[in-house]
Amino acid sequence: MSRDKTPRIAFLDDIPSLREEMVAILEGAGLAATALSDPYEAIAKAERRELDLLITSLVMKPLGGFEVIRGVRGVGSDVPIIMLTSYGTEQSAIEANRLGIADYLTKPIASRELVARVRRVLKGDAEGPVTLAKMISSDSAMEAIFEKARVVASSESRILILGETGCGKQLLAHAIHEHSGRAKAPFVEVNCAAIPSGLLESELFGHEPGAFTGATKRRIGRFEAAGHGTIFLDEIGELSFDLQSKLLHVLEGGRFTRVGGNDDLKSQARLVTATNRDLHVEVEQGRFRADLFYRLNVISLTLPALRERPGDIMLLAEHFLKKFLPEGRRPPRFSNEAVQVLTTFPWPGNVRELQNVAEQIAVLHVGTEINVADLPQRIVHGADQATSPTVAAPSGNRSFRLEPFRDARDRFEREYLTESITAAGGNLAEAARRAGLDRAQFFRLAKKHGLSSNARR
Ligand SMILES: Nc1ncnc2c1ncn2[C@@H]1O[C@H](COP(=O)(O)OP(=O)(O)OP(=O)(O)O)[C@@H](O)[C@H]1O
Repeated sequence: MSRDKTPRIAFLDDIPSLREEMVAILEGAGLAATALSDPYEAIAKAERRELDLLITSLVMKPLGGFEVIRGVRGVGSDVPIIMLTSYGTEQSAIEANRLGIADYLTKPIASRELVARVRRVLKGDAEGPVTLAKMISSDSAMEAIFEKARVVASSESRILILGETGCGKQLLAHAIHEHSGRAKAPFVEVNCAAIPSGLLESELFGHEPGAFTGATKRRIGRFEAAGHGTIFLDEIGELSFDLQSKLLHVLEGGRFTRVGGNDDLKSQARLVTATNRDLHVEVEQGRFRADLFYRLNVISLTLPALRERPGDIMLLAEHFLKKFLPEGRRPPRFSNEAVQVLTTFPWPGNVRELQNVAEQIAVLHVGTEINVADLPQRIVHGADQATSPTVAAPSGNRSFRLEPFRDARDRFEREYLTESITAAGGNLAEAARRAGLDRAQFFRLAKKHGLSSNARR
């Protein structure tokens, strides 16, 4: 559900007076709800992604509550469902739980309690995904990290975030800042790998005029800019040995000077660092100072790679698809085969890579279903390699899988077109021009591969 839209709630029951009562309670609490009497309509709405929450009774005609849930899940919808019943038994609660419902309520229930439970499910606090600021997950290891992050956010301790590239370290650092008492002060981020080492010292600590050639004016560094906020040093493993010593000095004394200056400045900011390197190995191999490592590693949070939390793959894919879809467009659903590919692919670039794929689909896809052919070929190929045994080549010393020529050509065409259309911002004519192809030929190829420009954002 998008945060800025009114949640679409439907209440399904075969008794008119009950439907009216429920809708009145929800509307009285400022929640818009639709009354439904036809279970097939509820299933169809779920399939068309027209619902953010379905509340269903258990005993109804022509379909009972459990049949409705199975129907909704059967059409591929993961809309949260609340079951409401006056016939609650332990057995039915167990069955409802097994079917993955968000909440199970027994009547009579006070209006206030009902509204609170509905709000909780809509916020995703119940059985659904957990969130930490902008991070979402449905994985229990991630839930534990979010919990720990909330606790340590309010402390003053330094935090080291570990994890592969693209798995959310920056987002986690920002979430910690937002949950800390420093949330109103700046969050300043420095990517230590992106700034040439010769310039990094001045970037971090600032410089005085004349400190080096070209330094004509005083420049405030990132430590000063962070004030009482948080300074996030990403890719800390890339810091030169010289800068490691300088940073250690700041951490030990809490003070620093601008390059070329004498003023002794106090560092007030809280330090959060991150790396995708194994700092233990870096220390062992003499590339990272052990004393600095121990100073940074007061509290560490390790984010699992995306492939280690497969339950997050489709959750995030659908989240990003909705995020990047042009306003007003209904999200297409992933076919079972596409889900299979996405959940098998090892995602070396983690969430960032998945986000890029979802954005590409959101911009270029037309139609209601996303099939395997709509996914980038390298993902399909990568998933295939992850599952299929390799075939030994005749020479016996190499393994390969030979793709039929026609498939390889189609794959190339599709990837080439997708990338060129994306690069041209969805404008087919411009993409054709850049590709040096005749416009009609380009349009024909795009049509053949189901790529269109009307999906522009
Ligand atoms: N759990 C999540 N929920 C929603 N978005 C996420 C989540 N994790 C990561 N992202 C998004 O994925 C992208 C990559 O995340 P981020 O930049 O935080 O990764 P990183 O680990 O810091 O990467 P790097 O190691 O390359 O610096 C960002 O756009 C981020 O917003």
